[in-house]
Amino acid sequence: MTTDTGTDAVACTRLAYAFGDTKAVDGLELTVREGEVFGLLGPNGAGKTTAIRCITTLLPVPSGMVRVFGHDAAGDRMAVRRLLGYVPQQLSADSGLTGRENVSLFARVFDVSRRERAERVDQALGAVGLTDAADRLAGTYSGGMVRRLELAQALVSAPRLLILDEPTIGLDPIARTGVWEHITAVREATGMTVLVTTHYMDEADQYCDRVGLMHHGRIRALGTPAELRQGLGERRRAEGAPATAPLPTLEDVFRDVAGSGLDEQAGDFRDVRSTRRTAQRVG
Ligand SMILES: Nc1ncnc2c1ncn2[C@@H]1O[C@H](COP(=O)(O)OP(=O)(O)OP(=O)(O)O)[C@@H](O)[C@H]1O
Repeated sequence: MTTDTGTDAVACTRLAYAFGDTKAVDGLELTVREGEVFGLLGPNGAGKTTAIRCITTLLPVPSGMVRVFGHDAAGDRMAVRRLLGYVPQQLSADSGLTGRENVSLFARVFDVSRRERAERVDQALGAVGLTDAADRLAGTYSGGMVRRLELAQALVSAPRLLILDEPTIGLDPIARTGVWEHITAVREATGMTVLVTTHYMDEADQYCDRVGLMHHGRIRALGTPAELRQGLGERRRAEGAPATAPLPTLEDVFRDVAGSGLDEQAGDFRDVRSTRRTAQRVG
């Protein structure tokens, strides 16, 4: 039975997805509670994007179960799609259209009624701080503005669940903060649930209610950022670390879980490619 009230926003049970011999997602157990900002963290190749694509119904669910507000992502794909807004890693805005035209296009695709469309497009652009730039070509936007435009595109259908795949990759610190401030403000105004993947531990620490550290296709640690940091700190003290030792960071927690830091694992071809993809938008 499916229901869309009183259930978790996302529930993955024993989700598995393989590309040939590569087990991208390997028995994922993941629950995102309604109304929270959940950060799915992990190095390149951890399986974050593959899991997200199963949740958004862009990939099938070959093994296990995915539910979005109680709807089965395998059996009821249209119901799931109607509930979510998705900002993929790949560029989803058209540089030859204005910001307003880009958002209007999404409003049409997502069946926002003709009567409501202009107002909803204005609201979405306003929510991400692009009202003044709305009638400029997206090709003239900075990288941070493009990301905010893509956020507006995803918000125009008033989703209950917003899914963002590395929304700040390749952006400078000020643009990163701008993107997060708008995500946080919309979430506070609407109560929408947010599921976000990121490599940036500092962002997860600051903006996520809970995080899951993913490695080799599974969640290896789960909790609020403070819980994860405190848990590691307590364990280290029990193992003899001095009481004056600084509290571990989320990066330390990750290192503890995955056996190495993000830095050692990043920097492969895929990482360079995705960073460049974003950098190209800036140019
Ligand atoms: N289309 C594909 N064909 C073959 N293998 C793939 C494909 N997409 C992903 N993979 C592999 O599946 C594994 C998980 O990749 P995925 O993109 O889900 O990880 P990720 O955590 O999102 O990484 P990133 O942070 O780089 O986006 C990796 O080993 C990757 O090489």
